[in-house]
Amino acid sequence: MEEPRIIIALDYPNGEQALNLTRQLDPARCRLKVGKELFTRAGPGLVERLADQGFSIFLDLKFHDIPHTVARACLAAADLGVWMLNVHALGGLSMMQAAQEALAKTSSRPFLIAVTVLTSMDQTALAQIGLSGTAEENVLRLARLTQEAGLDGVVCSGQEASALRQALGTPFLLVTPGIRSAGTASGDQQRVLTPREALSKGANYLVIGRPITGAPDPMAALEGIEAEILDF
Ligand SMILES: O=C(O)c1cc(=O)[nH]c(=O)n1[C@@H]1O[C@H](COP(=O)(O)O)[C@@H](O)[C@H]1O
Repeated sequence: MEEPRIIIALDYPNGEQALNLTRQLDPARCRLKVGKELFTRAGPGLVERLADQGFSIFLDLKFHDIPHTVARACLAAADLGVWMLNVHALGGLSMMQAAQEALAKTSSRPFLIAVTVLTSMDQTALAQIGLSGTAEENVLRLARLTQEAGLDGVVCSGQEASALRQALGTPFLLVTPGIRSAGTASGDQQRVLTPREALSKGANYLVIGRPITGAPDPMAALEGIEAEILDF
């Protein structure tokens, strides 16, 4: 079987709801993302439990702090046995280098990626925080910085994936949230693409939350998305 490219965002308010879904899932078919809401409610115990069940866990806590603090937080995350974790590229080169260097010393080093520009932000939102240029220009600049720091890849929108793949080469991981099949509500996401489009532009992994977790039948929704990308 192909390695699973779908990462389901377990954005649930408690562990029980998350486990209700994961009990129906096969670790060979999908990976899981534990983010701020679930982690704050259910804690590291749930992450360890899911990892012990064989799931690859992307711990999405988007660390953004001084280098020492972020490096220590990354070590704590690695101790949970996660497959991937992330920081904000806006934390800067030294912060990312400190995180990378800390993880390099661990025995089973998780992938470390950086969030470039959140997929909920458009050019107006960037201008409001003083960042000029298009979303793609900002994503590209931050992704280059991420690569310079030695990280494994970035979180970006599928819309920027081809430009990043061209600029940064193949071993660099492109993890894309903001995935919506045709006719699905975007919600707070601004820079969205369909699962097929994101993969065709060079995304390695698709992060998908509400289109699965908010569907009346989450397993049917997952199967629908799997069917959409079957030939990729
Ligand atoms: O780091 C992330 O995973 C992330 C970065 C980003 O730029 N945009 C983004 O949506 N995410 C996460 O990806 C998931 C997307 O969820 P849905 O919009 O429900 O599919 C959420 O858990 C977000 O926290």
